[in-house]
Amino acid sequence: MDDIQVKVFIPEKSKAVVPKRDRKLEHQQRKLKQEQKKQKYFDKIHANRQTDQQPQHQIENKDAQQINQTNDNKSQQRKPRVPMKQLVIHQKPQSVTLPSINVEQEGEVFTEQYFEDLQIHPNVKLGLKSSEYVKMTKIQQLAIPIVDTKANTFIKSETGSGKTLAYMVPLISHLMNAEVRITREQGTYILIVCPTRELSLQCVDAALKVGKKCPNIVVGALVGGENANHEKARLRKGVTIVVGTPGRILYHIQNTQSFKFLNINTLVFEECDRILDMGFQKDIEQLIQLLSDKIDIPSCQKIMVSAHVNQNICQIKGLEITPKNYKFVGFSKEFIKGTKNKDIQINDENQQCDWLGEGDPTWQIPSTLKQYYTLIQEHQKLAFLFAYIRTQIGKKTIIFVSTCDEVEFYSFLFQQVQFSNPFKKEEQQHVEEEEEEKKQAFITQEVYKLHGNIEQQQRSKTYFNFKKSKHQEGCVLISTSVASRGLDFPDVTNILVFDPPDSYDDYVNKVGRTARINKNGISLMVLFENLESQQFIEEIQSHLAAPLNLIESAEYFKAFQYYLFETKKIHDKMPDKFLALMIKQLIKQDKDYQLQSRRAYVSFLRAYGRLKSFKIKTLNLHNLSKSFALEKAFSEDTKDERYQKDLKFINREKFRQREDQANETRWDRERKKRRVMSQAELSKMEFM
Ligand SMILES: Nc1ncnc2c1ncn2[C@@H]1O[C@H](COP(=O)(O)OP(=O)(O)OP(=O)(O)O)[C@@H](O)[C@H]1O
Repeated sequence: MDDIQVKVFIPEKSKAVVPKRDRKLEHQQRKLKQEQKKQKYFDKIHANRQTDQQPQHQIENKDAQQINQTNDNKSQQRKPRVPMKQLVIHQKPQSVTLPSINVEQEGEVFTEQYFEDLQIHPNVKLGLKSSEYVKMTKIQQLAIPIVDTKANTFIKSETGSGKTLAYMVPLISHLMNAEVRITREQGTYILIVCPTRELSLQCVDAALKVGKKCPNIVVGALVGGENANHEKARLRKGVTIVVGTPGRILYHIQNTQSFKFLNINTLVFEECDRILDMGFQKDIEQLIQLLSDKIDIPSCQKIMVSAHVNQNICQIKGLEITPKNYKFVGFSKEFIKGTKNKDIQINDENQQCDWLGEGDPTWQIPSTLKQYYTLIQEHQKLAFLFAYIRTQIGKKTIIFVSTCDEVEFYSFLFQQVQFSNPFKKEEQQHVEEEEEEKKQAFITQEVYKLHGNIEQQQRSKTYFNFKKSKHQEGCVLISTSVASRGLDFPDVTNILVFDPPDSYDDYVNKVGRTARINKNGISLMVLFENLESQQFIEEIQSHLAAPLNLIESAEYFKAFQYYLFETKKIHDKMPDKFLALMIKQLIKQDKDYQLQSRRAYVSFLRAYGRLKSFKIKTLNLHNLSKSFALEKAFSEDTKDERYQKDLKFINREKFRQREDQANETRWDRERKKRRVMSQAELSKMEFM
C-alpha cells in the first residue's frame, strides 16, 4: 500500500480565455490616458510657475495661454481648451442663386381687343365675362373671325396661347344664333376629338365656361375608363357638344343606338398630331367612315388644333387636308424673331405657304419661358432629383419621366424618404436629436403622380387636385408624357424634363406646360454628360428662337449643401453622395423597395433604348444602377439567386405584356374588347 502513488494532475498553466476585444472601450481608455497625461503636464507647469494662490480653473486657463504662446509665436492669447472635434472649423457653404422668375411679369400674348367688341351672341359674351375672359389673345383675335365663317381651319400657335377658346367661342355663338333654337333633344352638333382623357375633360371645362349662360347647350365627355352606361344615359337625353377620346366615341357610334349624331356639323381635332402619334389613325378613319354613312362630311366644318403639325396629318383619309381645303391661322417664324411685321399667315386658295413644312417651328415656345439644361454623371441622377426638389419649395413643379415604373418609384421615394444623416450612425451621444431629425419628411411638398396605368377615376382626381392645389410648401406632379399634351395647369412655374425627351416635339410639349397665357416659367432638361447630349442640345437649339442655357448641376448640389449647413448644421463636401446614401439606406430596408427600384431601372433602360438620339451603349450602367439606389452594381447583382428570379418575373411577364401593348395599336385593343362583349350585354347596356 505504501507504494501506491497518487498521481495528481496539476495543470502547468491553464490557458487563459482571451476576452473579446472591445475596441471602443480601448479607444476611450486611450483617450482618457492622453487627457490625464496632458493634465499632468499642465499641472507640472503650473507648479513650476508657483501660482498656487490662484483658483484651479484660472490656473488651467493661464497655463493654457502660456503653452499657446510658446507654440504660436507667443503672440496670441490661448483660448480655453475645447475638444479636438470642435476645433475643426468648416468653411460655411455659400448660398447659391438659381434661375428664378418674376411670376407677375407679363408677356405679349394678349391683344388690346376685347371679347365684348366681337359680333357674337350676347349670352356667350356674358359667359366669357363671368369666367373672367376679357381681352383676347393673339391667336383668338385672328382665329375667331375665320372659324366664324365656317371655313375648315388649322389653328396653330404656341403652347398655352388660348387655342381652345379660339374655336369654342365662335362655335358656341353659332349654335346660339341658330334660327331654330337648339335643344339637347336634337342631339349632337359639335364633336371634339382629343388624344387623352384629361384633355377631353379640360375641353369640357372650357366649353362650360364659354357656355355658362347658354342653358340649352349641353356639354358631355366620352372617355375611356369611365362607366359607359352613364355615358349612354347622357347621350340618350342628348348632348349638344360631345368631347371624347377616339376609341370611346367610336364605341358609342357603333353601340349606342340612342346617340343622335345626325346633326353633327362641326368636327374638331384637338392636338391633331398627337392623335396620330398615339396610333389613333385607324380609329379616326373608321369614325369618319361611319359618320359619312349618315352625314355629309365634306360640308362639315373641320377644325384642326395643335402647337405643331407635320405632313403626316395629311395621311388621315376622309379629312382631305390640303392647303386648298383649309384656312391656316398660326404664328410665323418671322413674327417671333421680330424680323418682319407679318405676324400671321392666313392662306387662301391662291396663296402658298409652308404651313405643314419644317420651316416654322420656332413659334412653338412661349417667349415668357426661360429654358435651361444641365449635364450630370450617371451616378448622380437620383441625387440630382432630390437636390433639385429641395429648391422647389413653395413652387408648383411638374417632373417628366419616361415610364410608369419610374413615376411609381420616384413618387414612392418622395413620400417615404425622411431626412437622416447617413454618416452619423456611430455617434450615439445625440441619439435623441437624431430621432427627432428622422421624423422629418425630406420632401415637404404635396406629391402627385400621373401615368397611363393609373385608373381613370384616380387620374381625373389627380388632375383636378394638382390643378387647384395651393399648398404652402408647393406641390410636385411626377408624370409620363400623358400630361405633356394640351393639359393646362395655370400656376405651374417649373418643369423638370428629367429623362431625355424623344424628340424636339416631345421637348416642346413638356416644357410648354409652364409659361402659359402670359405667365413666366422655367424649364430644366437633364441629360447625361456625353457627346450624344451635346448633339441633342445643338439640335434643339437650332429650332429655338430663345437661348437654351446651361446651368451646372453642381449649383443644385451646392444649394443642397447650403441647406444642410443652414438647417441641419451638417457640412458635407459631397452632397450628391450624402443624398445617394440616404436614399440607399431606405431602399436597403425592404425587398419590395428593391424590386421597385429595379423595375424603374429596367424600364428606364428600355425607354432609353428606344430614343432616336441616344444609345444605351454609351451609358455607364454600373454607375446608372447606383442612381436607382440598387444595392450592388447590376452586373454583380445578377449572380444573386433572388435577383435572377425577380428579373425573370419582370422580363417575362410584365415587360413582355407591355411590349405587346406598345406594338398593338389602340384600335386592336378596342376591337378585342368589343369582341369579348356579348350581344346580350350590349343590348342590356343600351336600354339601362
Ligand atoms: N382670353 C383669355 N384670357 C384669359 N385667359 C385665357 C384666355 N384664353 C385662354 N385663357 C386661359 O389660358 C389657358 C391656356 O389655354 P389653352 O389650354 O386653350 O391653350 P393652348 O394654346 O390650347 O395650349 P396647348 O397648346 O398647351 O394645348 C387656359 O387656362 C385658359 O383658360
